[in-house]
Amino acid sequence: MASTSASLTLPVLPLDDEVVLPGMVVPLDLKDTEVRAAVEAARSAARSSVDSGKPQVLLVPRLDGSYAGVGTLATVEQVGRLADGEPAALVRAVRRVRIGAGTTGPGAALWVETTPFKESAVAVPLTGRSAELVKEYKAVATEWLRKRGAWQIVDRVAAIEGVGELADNIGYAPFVSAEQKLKALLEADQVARLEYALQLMKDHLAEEEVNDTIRKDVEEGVAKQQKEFLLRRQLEAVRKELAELNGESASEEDDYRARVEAAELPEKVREAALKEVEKLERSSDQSPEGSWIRTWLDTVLELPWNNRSEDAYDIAGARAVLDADHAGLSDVKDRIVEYLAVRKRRADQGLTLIGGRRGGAVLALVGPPGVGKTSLGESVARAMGRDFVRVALGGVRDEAEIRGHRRTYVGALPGRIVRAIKEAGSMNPVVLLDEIDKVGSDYRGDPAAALLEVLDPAQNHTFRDHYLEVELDLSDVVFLATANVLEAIPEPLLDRMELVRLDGYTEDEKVVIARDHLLPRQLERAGLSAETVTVTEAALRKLAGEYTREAGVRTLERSVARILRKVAAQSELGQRELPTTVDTADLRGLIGRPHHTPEAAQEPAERRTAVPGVATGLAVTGAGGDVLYIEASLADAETGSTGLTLTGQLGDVMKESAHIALSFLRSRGAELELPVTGLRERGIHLHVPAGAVPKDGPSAGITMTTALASLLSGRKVRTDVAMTGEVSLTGRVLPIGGVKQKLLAADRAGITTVIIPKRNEPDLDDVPAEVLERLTVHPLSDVREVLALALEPAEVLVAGAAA
Ligand SMILES: Nc1ncnc2c1ncn2[C@@H]1O[C@H](COP(=O)(O)OP(=O)(O)OP(=O)(O)O)[C@@H](O)[C@H]1O
Repeated sequence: MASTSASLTLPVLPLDDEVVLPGMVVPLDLKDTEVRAAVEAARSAARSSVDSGKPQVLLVPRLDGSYAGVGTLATVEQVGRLADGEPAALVRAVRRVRIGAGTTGPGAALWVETTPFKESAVAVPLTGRSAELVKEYKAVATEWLRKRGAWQIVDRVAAIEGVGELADNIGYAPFVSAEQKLKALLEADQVARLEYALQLMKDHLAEEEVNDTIRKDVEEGVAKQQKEFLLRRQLEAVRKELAELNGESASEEDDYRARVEAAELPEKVREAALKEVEKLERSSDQSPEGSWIRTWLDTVLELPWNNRSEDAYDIAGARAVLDADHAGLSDVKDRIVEYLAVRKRRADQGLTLIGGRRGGAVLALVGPPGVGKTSLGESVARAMGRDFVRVALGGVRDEAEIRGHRRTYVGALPGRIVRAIKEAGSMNPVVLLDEIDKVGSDYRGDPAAALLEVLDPAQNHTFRDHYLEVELDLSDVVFLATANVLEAIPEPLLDRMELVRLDGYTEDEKVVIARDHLLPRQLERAGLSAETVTVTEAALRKLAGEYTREAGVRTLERSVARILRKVAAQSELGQRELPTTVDTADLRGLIGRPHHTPEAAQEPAERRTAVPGVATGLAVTGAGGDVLYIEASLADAETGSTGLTLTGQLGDVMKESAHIALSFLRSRGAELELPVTGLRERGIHLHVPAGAVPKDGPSAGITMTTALASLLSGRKVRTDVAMTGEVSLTGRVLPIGGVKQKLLAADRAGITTVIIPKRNEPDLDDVPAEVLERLTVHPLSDVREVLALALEPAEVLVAGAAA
């Protein structure tokens, strides 16, 4: 009955959804009736058997209720109780058997006949493929067992030698399903079975690996988040503590979300700001991005989004303010008042835009330094009841200065316009664009183009600063501009401006300004008062006329300040008793000798035009009108040079004037009884002193002609005469600009006779009457008349001068 080769009759022990492969030792639950019946039947059969072998059962897998055709013959090793007292039997699966027909036997069990299961070979030789498989399976199985810490089992698996036995070992693997085990049970070819087992093992390991990495990733991610959270909390605590140590409440400052929510920002700006706050909260505290965002948020929060000054002025009141701040300048004030009146009317009618493209939305004050352009701007703000800011544009070459840097730049800042609004503290201040004629442009872009956008009423209600990136409404800002030189203002900007000229002051005007404005201000600064110190009008006049020579009053103001400082020092040192009076005679003792003596007041030998070949011209420079001397000389005949040499940094137009003057004298000199032969044979040198200052323009034409004629004729030019005018080849005197400034300059220099082009006669209306009273003005149209008037009579010819 116990033969291995012959057929056997065995009690069936059905295994529900379980497969036991040969070689496995498994415990079975004896409370299960089928199990108990089979075990008891086997035991009673064994007892009655002659060869006292162990009781044998047939383990038959029953998957989904149906029996497999192959089972395992198992020996019952032990029957007893488990640690928890449950009855159990330990069985050892021995080999595969094929199940045959049912039969009868002892006990309640079902008995079947079995036949041997044909394995491909009883022992597969370990060569080639099978040896490799064995090696690989053992390696893979070891790896898996090691990972689970099952070290004892590792050795056991290593000791298995047979191919089939090794394959059956897969039966222990918890990850192998009953179906897969059944497949292994049914496989007759041992090599194929081992291949199958290896495959199952490998698939599982691969799956585990993927699961591992996923788990690890998840675990790591969670750990990092937790760590960051904890660190942040700690950092916050440290910061708070530090702040408390320093006695500040820094945490509130840092709570940008709360600050943005509390600030009254326009909707769009609030959205943009909250977006940045979110970014900030996500970024780490030390990251550079975090600090950029904070700076940006600070800028946005500091802008006076909802702050506007009410325009509660009336025009008469505005005029009163302008009058109180500045003496004279009545036509300038008229223009400003007109501008304000128009602005007010339009605002009252709900029209926000002032002027059109050519209407001049911007008032530009043009004139030499120190005539009060900046302070007029301040007065306009005061008159309108608005805040005032000055934006210095001198030397600005970078477009980003106006419009800001993009935020990606290190150290990016908003542009000057945004900074000005911030500084002003309201959204509708008076912004003075100072020195708009000094903006340059180079590879960094064109600041003038950015200014255009700022000044253009059609565009400036949505001004976009590169840094700020949110729109700013500049349409209610009052822009004023100042410039020294009209010609230097970029053309497109000029197009949008309404020009107001300030040409400089006469001596009388300066005295009034000094008396009513400069003196009181400087007295206060020096800690003195009108009661203690009196400066006489005569002293002020001398200061204006002999100590300063300027179109404006800046140096005059400085001189007054110097005098008052000296007086204050003297009184402190006990050298002067207060109250005191400063008169003309005191000036020399206080601030030294005068720097400018009028030409007319100088000794004849000191005068510049004391020799033939020097003529007095009039010019307009960035500093106002000025007197300039043109000198001519003839080169020695022997040097052989016959050309015209020009020095004194003359511009192209001025050089052409010199050539025209020379050509005129060459062709017409004979008519004027000039010895023109000298002109042909000898080189001529024309120089305009103050050689370092660049000069240009055609208005020195008649002066050059006069200097040359004087040189040739040997007749000196009259000391009291100055002139201005362009000359043509035929000797006509053509009109020029800047008559008022030039006449004021001539007056300052002590000149009494001035020659101007006939066609400039209407300009005399602008010249203050008191100046015209002192000057004799000759409007002439022909250069021959000029020469007749300017050159001294021939009798005073200096011997040999014309040689
Ligand atoms: N008409 C005036 N009445 C009273 N004060 C005046 C007058 N003109 C100028 N001032 C004073 O002269 C000083 C210089 O004027 P301000 O600085 O405005 O000159 P500016 O024309 O702007 O010069 P710059 O072109 O150099 O900027 C100021 O203190 C100003 O108050």
